[in-house]
Amino acid sequence: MRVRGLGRDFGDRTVVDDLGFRLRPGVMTGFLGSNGAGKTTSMRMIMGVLEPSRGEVLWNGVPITGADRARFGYMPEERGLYPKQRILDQLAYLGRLRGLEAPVAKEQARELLDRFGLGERTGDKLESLSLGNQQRVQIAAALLHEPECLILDEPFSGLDPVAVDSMVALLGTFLRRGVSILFSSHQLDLVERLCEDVVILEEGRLAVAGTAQELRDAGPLRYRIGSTRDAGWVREVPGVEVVDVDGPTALVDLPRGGETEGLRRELMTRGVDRGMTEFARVQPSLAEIYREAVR
Ligand SMILES: Nc1ncnc2c1ncn2[C@@H]1O[C@H](COP(=O)(O)OP(=O)(O)OP(=O)(O)O)[C@@H](O)[C@H]1O
Repeated sequence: MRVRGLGRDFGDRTVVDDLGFRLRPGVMTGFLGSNGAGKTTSMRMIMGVLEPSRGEVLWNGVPITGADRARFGYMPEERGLYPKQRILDQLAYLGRLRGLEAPVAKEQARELLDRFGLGERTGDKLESLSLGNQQRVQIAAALLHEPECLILDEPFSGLDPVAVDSMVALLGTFLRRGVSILFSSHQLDLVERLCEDVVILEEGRLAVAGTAQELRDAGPLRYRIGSTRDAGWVREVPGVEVVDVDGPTALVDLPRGGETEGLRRELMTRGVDRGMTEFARVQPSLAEIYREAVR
């Protein structure tokens, strides 16, 4: 799935502009951005719930159709199941709407509810479940019909760690079948753990997109320096950007390019006299990349 030049205006306000990225088969992509950055609006356009003002969504290289989208699994921000209906009936009905035979739909629904630890609650109304369990049912609704692509709006919010793990295991089975998954989240630790690809939106525009590894590699050349004494001496080396000094340890960034090697040697040479015990490359975490991108 690919989006190209996607944009949406509300009145004279542009909330998504010139958005482009792709989802790879069998890869989980994390969709990040501050509140109001435009993630939900983008997902709605991908799913055809909201008409784009500009741009297009491509599936297998051609503009996506309603029939293609019917084979997507979508968990909308507003969720969408009925609070007063029994969960198994509701899921089985949705499965039928998505083209499954009635017995298959019921079986699929039962199996998913079982996997989410809700096998005993199949006859209960949605509203009688805790919020986290309601969330599990909403997720199950997106997974019923063996989707080819999953678009999930904050699927992990409100889930306890055990529920997150069972959801992750379940999504893993979809990834292994080559399903593309896009999910939005504010939980950077989860995105870091789960996603090979990352898309970061800032005020409706693409700030960063790529594999998590590419993003880390494109970050600053950061080193951690450990000394037996105060590491403040790193400030004396011109051309080195000191990120932090905390007693005997320091974090420094070196510029990329011609000077890198010289500066590294300079730090090492000075460090030997200052009791340096560690000089190690550190890669930025996703949280650091995110903060840089949306600063
Ligand atoms: N129907 C609408 N009419 C007018 N403005 C809208 C509409 N839908 C969304 N917006 C605006 O578009 C902007 C982007 O909203 P969106 O919900 O896509 O952001 P988000 O990244 O999903 O945020 P969050 O992380 O808070 O869920 C917001 O400023 C929002 O107020």
